[in-house]
Amino acid sequence: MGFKAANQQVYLYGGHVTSWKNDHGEELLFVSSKAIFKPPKAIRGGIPICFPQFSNHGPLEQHGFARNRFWSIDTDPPPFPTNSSTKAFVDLILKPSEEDLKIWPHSFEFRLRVTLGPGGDLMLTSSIRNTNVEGKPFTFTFAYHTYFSVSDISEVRVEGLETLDYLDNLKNKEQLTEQGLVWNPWDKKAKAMADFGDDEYKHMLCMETAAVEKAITLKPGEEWRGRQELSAVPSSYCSGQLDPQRVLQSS
Ligand SMILES: O=P(O)(O)OC[C@H]1O[C@H](O)[C@H](O)[C@@H](O)[C@@H]1O
Repeated sequence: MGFKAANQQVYLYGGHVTSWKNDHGEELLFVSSKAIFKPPKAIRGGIPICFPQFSNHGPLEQHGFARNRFWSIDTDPPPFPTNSSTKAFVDLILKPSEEDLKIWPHSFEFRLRVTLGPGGDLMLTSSIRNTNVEGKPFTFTFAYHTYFSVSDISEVRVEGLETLDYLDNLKNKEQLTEQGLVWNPWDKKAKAMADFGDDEYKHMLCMETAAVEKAITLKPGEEWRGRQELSAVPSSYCSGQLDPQRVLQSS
């Protein structure tokens, strides 16, 4: 399924955004040529939604089950606020199946709103509501596992994360500072991955907007929202202009 705003376009598969093109028709997201589009296997690329568990931070399968499910489209979604000029969006809904409830016994409704802004910005808003009727709270971690397409990984620099704390997965989740939470499998791991081309690590970079360090707890009836906004700007714009504290405060 896809939709357009001006010359930009977005494609989705299940609850995955698999393509985001700018107005020159250039693809901004990476999807592996070997990606498998068949649930329950997660798609290697695009923007998988990690829920209700990020990575292996808990007893569930890696990154939770939401990325491996088909979502339904809300054909009558709540409107945007009247002062918003945004019109191009789709709402996808995920509710747990009987099977999901066996592995994670919590009723929820997850609304993923995918929006193309007037300038081609891609916005993903996740609204997760606890719909348990018998008064039970639940706790989750979450991430947008965004795979960006890059022409040459050796020419890429990630700015703005230097002062932040991060948990190093390769050092038993030790908390460290002054690095980016950034994922690329690099050459050896790329060869070991069946759904990833041997040289494709040169053309991707994962930046994950996440709620991991402090898990989110929702009581029945409560809702949590997490938004990721992506804009493509000329490379000359970026250097030194992104202040991580400002980004964190405005989000
Ligand atoms: O292979 P996947 O389950 O899609 O996970 C891909 C990657 O996701 C995260 O970024 C983790 O930090 C990595 O350790 C993991 O390899």
